[in-house]
Amino acid sequence: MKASVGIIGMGLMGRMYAKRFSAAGYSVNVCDRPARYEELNTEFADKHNVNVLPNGHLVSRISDWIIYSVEAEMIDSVVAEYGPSTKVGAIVGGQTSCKAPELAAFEKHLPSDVEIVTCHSLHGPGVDPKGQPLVIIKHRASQKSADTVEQILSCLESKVIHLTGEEHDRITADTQAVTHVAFLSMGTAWAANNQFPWEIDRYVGGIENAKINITLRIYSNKWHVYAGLAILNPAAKRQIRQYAESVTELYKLMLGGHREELAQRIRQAGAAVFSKDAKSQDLLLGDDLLDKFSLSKGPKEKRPNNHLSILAIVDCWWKLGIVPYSHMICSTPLFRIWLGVTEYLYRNEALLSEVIDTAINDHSFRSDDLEFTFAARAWSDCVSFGSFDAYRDRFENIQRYFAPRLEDAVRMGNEMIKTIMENTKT
Ligand SMILES: NC(=O)C1=CN([C@@H]2O[C@H](COP(=O)(O)OP(=O)(O)OC[C@H]3O[C@@H](n4cnc5c(N)ncnc54)[C@H](OP(=O)(O)O)[C@@H]3O)[C@@H](O)[C@H]2O)C=CC1
Ligand SMILES: O=C(O)C(=O)Cc1ccc(O)cc1
Repeated sequence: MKASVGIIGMGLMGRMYAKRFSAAGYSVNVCDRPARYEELNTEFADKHNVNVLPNGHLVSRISDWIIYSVEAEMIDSVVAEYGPSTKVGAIVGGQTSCKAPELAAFEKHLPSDVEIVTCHSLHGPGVDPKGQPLVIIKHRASQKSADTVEQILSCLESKVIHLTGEEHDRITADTQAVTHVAFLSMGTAWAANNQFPWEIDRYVGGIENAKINITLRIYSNKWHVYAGLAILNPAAKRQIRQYAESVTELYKLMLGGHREELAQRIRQAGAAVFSKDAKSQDLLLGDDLLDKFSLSKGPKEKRPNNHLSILAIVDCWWKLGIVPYSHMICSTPLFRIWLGVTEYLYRNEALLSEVIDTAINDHSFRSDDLEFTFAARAWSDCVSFGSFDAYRDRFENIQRYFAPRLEDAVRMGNEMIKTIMENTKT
């Protein structure tokens, strides 16, 4: 008989899993908060195999593998409440993006006869899971139980990676938390300067389209997803702080007109990260491929940019000794695009020289870069202080600013991601 799956938290990811598992013939027991029982029951009334229950106790006592798919910030309290009701001998896992607090909650609150096999789909709920990375962590379980979980998850057709919780968090601090801070900071800077970048002449061309579409894609999502994976990840604070320091130091070199020092630092970082030995993944995403994904209405002429945000990520990887290619196993679509445009810039000597010239001679990006520098440091402080309220406040303010264009941007971003996935080996 097929194992039954329990899902606690029927938000975007929980629903995506419930639909896929039930379509694959598993019986799925689900719940959200008790107040949503009636609504959820009506919504899934005609879905065979999906059994809506009023709360997590009832899901836990009858399911063979229970997945907690709730906000990362709440994992401890939700597991504390429902964990003790877990069926004897069942397996428990979660979908939260950061595993340290999730595994700590399982160890603290689950009875000792319960096994722990957890997972993380490295993509958002709107992306087809087929071929996307899926991390499986066998934390406290027999091989037979780990195989059961892997068998259930195989209906997603994702690319399975086996890691420990600690390995997962260290890699995703880079592929997710630092990547997001770069884009969160771009959005913060544009909002602070009261501009929509697709409406002005400075942000024209494929790389700019990628920056704009990814930034708006992030701001179209729920704040807690980004807050949780940055604030709760033990490895993220240091990496994000380094990104903010790299931004600040490079910007000061630009302001001071220190061409030689700037060029030397950029090239040294580039040589370390994109060394001849570094195995390129054929990601290379240049202006040509990305040109058509613009939110702008009219044709505009491309202008050189100093790409401070991109220079800073390479500087950050160099300072931390990170080889981004080795993180491809935990790459999200956003990370692959980010690495793709970065690689494109650093493997194109003419473009890199243009970037250095622009950084020293062209002052038209100075006020955007000033705001970007403030923003990177402010996001870093916010993550370091561990303040969910401050994070939410900052995030939702900017989300409101971009609200009128988020729908268009998500549509454009989906098309962009689809084209890129078809054009790059992943
Ligand atoms: N969205 C994404 O792109 C991805 C998210 N993740 C992770 O997956 C998890 C879920 O994310 P996502 O689905 O996007 O978030 P959602 O906010 O859409 O879903 C979380 C759901 O859990 C509910 N919930 C909270 N407390 C309880 C409880 N005590 N009992 C039952 N349900 C509860 C929430 O209710 P309420 O809203 O009222 O709090 C909400 O409906 C998060 O940890 C996230 O970090 C992982 C991969 C991708
Ligand atoms: O691709 C990204 O970085 C996203 O923004 C979507 C996302 C968010 C959280 C996850 O744990 C996994 C994927």
